[in-house]
Amino acid sequence: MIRRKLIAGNWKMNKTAADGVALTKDIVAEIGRIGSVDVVLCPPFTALESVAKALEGQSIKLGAQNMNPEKGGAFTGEVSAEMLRGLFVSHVILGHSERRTFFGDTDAFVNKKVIAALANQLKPILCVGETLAEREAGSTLAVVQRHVEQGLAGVTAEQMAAVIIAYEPVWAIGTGKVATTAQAQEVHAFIRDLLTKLYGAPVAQKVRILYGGSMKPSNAPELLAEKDIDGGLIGGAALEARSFIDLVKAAEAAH
Ligand SMILES: O=C[C@H](O)COP(=O)(O)O
Repeated sequence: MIRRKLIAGNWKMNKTAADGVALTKDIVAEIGRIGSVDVVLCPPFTALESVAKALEGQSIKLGAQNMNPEKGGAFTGEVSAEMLRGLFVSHVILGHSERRTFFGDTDAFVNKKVIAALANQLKPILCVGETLAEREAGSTLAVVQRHVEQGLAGVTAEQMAAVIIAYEPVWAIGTGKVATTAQAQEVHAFIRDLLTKLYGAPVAQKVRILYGGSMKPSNAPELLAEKDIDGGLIGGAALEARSFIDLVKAAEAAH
């Protein structure tokens, strides 16, 4: 099964709207209409509208980094799926480890967000992954299994066509410590097996599983050559046009 590679840039809490537009223009100039790889830019909420304008007419898609599952109401500081749709957002990162660690996102809350995103035609990028302590305790696969099963509770086989999973070992995020290709592939294969058990092989074979954690142009070709690694969720290397473009090109070469 040939899955289209996907490279998503998670800008985290970086870039003003103006900085985001400048970065987007540089990216668009080189890979705006790239055909063989899916590319998603995920700026902070405050830059979504400006970046959406800079992406007009291009094949690059726009993603948000979080959302609230409620329709609307008294939830100060939160943003709904409908609000994101209104800004031409097509993807949303959910359950990122930084949200789980710093903002208390639980599996149950992440699940509500996944369900709400799908109900609003947003494609969730569900993040899963173990901390260093969990890896050292030998519970990597159990943690990943819990994140996947609980994050996807109630999601139907049909809806899985819109779901993307990102495996991000927490110890590799922003640390420069990349998982070895064998470590990453082992978990990716485990996730695909789990999806096969949950939804059957035809569905599981189509789901893109991205790797995230210090992915750079230098280590991307090796990671992207692995059978179950279908792209990357990029943090640091997505903040600069050259490295992000080179990552997209690495995915194109691995296609
Ligand atoms: O969402 C992106 C990941 O957290 C990876 O971040 P990083 O590439 O800076 O390690």
